[in-house]
Amino acid sequence: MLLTCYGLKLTMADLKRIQQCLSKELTTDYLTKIANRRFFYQHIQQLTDQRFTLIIIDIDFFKSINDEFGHDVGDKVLTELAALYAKTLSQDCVFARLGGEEFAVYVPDDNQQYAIDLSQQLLSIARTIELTKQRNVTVSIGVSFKAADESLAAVLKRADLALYKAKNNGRNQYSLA
Ligand SMILES: Nc1nc2c(ncn2[C@@H]2O[C@H](COP(=O)(O)OP(=O)(O)OP(=O)(O)O)[C@@H](O)[C@H]2O)c(=O)[nH]1
Repeated sequence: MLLTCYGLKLTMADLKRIQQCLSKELTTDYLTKIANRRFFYQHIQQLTDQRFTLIIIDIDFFKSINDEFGHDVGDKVLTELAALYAKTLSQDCVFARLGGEEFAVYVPDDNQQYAIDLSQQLLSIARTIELTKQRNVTVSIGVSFKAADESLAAVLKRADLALYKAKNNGRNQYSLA
């Protein structure tokens, strides 16, 4: 049993629970409750000598969703999309919100066909979210494949470039780098 300076009695088990809660808080996105950027980067930083696939997903024209339908609807789109993706992605993927309207998926291998099929599935899932009868949510996706000897900075940069290409080519599509 420990005695804190506030006279509160805490056991080691209490302290461990508090530590687990704080750690969960630090690595969870406050809005969508999926992993946050910190967790995602901590995870991929441990994998410097491994091959994997990195998928960056960015909601299209999200500013206009906020402007036309309100910030609450924008938040709802983020939580709904995150929940749909979390339900779809396999357990060995790591899925996180990097910030704003940007999400990332780590896939633990570099199989190109699997990444293409998954990207198409992620595009279709976004389109199931209806804003009005005439307008559904769309996303753009950038995919890069990490070679065993490649730096994380390089693979992140290539995924960003691929995303930029998907946006420039008209959005609602994926691009590979
Ligand atoms: N509702 C809501 N909006 C957010 C949140 N975080 C960031 N945003 C908004 O997301 C918008 C992102 O806008 P932009 O970076 O211009 O991107 P975009 O409009 O999606 O344009 P493209 O990516 O080029 O298709 C900004 O208006 C931010 O205010 C959030 O947690 N909730």
